[in-house]
Amino acid sequence: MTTHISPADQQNSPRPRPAASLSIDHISFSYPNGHEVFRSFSLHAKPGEFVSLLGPSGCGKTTLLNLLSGFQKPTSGSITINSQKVRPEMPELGYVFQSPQLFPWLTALENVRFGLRMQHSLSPKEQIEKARHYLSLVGLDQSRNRLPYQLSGGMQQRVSLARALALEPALLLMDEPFAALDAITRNNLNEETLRLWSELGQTVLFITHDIDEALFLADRVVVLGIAPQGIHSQQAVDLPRPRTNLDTRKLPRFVDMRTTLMGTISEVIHSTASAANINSFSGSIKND
Ligand SMILES: Nc1ncnc2c1ncn2[C@@H]1O[C@H](COP(=O)(O)OP(=O)(O)OP(=O)(O)O)[C@@H](O)[C@H]1O
Repeated sequence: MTTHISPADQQNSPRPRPAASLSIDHISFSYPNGHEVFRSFSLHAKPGEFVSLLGPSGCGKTTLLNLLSGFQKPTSGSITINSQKVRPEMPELGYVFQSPQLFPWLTALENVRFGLRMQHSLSPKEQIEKARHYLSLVGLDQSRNRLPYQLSGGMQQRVSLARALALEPALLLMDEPFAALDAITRNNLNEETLRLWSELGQTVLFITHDIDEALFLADRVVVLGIAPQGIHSQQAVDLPRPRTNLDTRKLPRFVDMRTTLMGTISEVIHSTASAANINSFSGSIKND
């Protein structure tokens, strides 16, 4: 998909807040029933870094997001964003989830505007301008008056991305945002995500089960082991940018790293000898 941003749009373009550094330092966390998910787990992301998190079902990805959003508290250790302790509804944090979670009775524009209205810092005119700006960035200004049911799944996810971006987060948490979409739409949205990231420059933590997606997007892929192991291994992704589906995915370096990661994931899965976990990764493992 090609997105056109008019010069006027660029001129009026609101400056997003600077990217955040993320520090997760030696956190431990168990659920009240005693199930231990993290034991002295640490992860850091530099401002503007794109980090993909890969891990088998049950390794604690959702728990980690709940800890990052401040809705769960680690029993020890600390999580800071730009050296500030995380807390619920921190303005630095933005979220995109697997399901777009749009209000069905609001148009695309009003869905994007919703969070801006809740902030109470902009006039209605400014809210609409900003919402339209971010809808343009995701290529949907023409569809701004449509209700969610009038949009395809991919378009709904674009609205959800625009809604998160409109709040100008310094750290964007993306939880399998394209997992429910078909492969073509998903690949397009992977490219879109990179284009937006290169323009806006937030720090991104992207959770996925898909090895190709993780590699295509990230500066670094972090593989989580079975809880409470935490990080099993990491792979720096030294592929050139800008990346495109057509060019990047066929690079010998991409194919090499993909093979290495598949081996790593296979190791993680077999270390638990759990057949159920095998199904939690994308087909690429099983097919190769
Ligand atoms: N409220 C809870 N009480 C007890 N255990 C829980 C609770 N929520 C999650 N768990 C357990 O904690 C572990 C981590 O769960 P979590 O949902 O974070 O994993 P995940 O990596 O996101 O998995 P998936 O990829 O399947 O979504 C799992 O073993 C899960 O069963």
